[in-house]
Amino acid sequence: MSSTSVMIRLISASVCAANKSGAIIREVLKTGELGIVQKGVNDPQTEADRRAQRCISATIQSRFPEINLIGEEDVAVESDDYTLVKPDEESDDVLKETCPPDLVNLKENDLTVWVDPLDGTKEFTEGFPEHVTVLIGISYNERPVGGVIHQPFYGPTGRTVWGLVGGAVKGMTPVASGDPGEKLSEGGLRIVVTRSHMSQTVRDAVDALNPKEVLHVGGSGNKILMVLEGAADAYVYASTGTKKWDTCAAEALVMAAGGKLTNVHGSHLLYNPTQIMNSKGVVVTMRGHDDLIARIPSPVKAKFC
Ligand SMILES: Nc1ncnc2c1ncn2[C@@H]1O[C@H](COP(=O)(O)O)[C@@H](O)[C@H]1OP(=O)(O)O
Ligand SMILES: [Mg+2]
Ligand SMILES: [Mg+2]
Ligand SMILES: [Mg+2]
Repeated sequence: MSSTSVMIRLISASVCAANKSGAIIREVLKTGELGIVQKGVNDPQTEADRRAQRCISATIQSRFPEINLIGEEDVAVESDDYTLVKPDEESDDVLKETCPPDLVNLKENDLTVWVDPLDGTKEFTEGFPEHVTVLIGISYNERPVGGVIHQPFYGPTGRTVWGLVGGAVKGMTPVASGDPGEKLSEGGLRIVVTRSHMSQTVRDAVDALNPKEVLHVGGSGNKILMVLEGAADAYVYASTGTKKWDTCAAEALVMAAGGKLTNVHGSHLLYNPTQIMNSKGVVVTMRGHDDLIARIPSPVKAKFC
């Protein structure tokens, strides 16, 4: 048995699977045969979502058979999917890292892995591939402990960002975090918000913050990375619609970098396999979180009780 912790081996496998998924997603876009099916209103799935899900499920379930994996796409893994990532392939960058002490002894069957094989599908089908991310989040006791985010269309070969709660974020440099109790500048905020799932309630929450700039971009992973990197001050989504696989990986990275992700009431999300919806919205900041939550109007909050 390897002496390397389960968490480090799991992140290594997830990095390999996310990178391979990125290659699959780029290939599907290149062929132009997206194979779009509608799962619901404004909720498409493509061949890239299906193939990337099979790749990630096969890689993680073969190496960690006792892990509870919850993926967005309901697709059956086929025998060829097990060779997409070679069984002995690892990420040397991950394996050389030290596991944070609190996570060293976590066991396979303590963990839940939340997989969004392609986040930002709508944008993928509408000519905004740079909004797409591959999301693999890990939770323990219903809270995020690690995450991997791959951006298939970042630069010529894509970018992979990963981290463990209690450790550093790797693959990008997060903006400096500040006190959640800090007061935010009035009229100076850059808010990132949905491009394809706008509603009056989402708008009401954003308008109440009197933002300097409102950036409409696709994908939950993409928007949270923008906050993590300092391209926006907050992601504010006063709506249902996102699910636990949309937030788990990114929340782990935000936590590792000292930021905060909550619902519109300022409460933590619980990564409980029986409650996959983020039914009270999502708010992400790297500083001034409490002030931002306080500025969301009560009638907006009342819609998510
Ligand atoms: N109403 C919805 N139905 C299905 N998925 C949604 C909905 N709203 C948001 N999502 C998921 O959350 C992500 C972020 O939403 P938005 O881009 O609107 O901010 C979407 O890319 C989509 O993930 P996915 O593309 O993985 O299905
Ligand atoms: Mg989807
Ligand atoms: Mg998603
Ligand atoms: Mg998805």
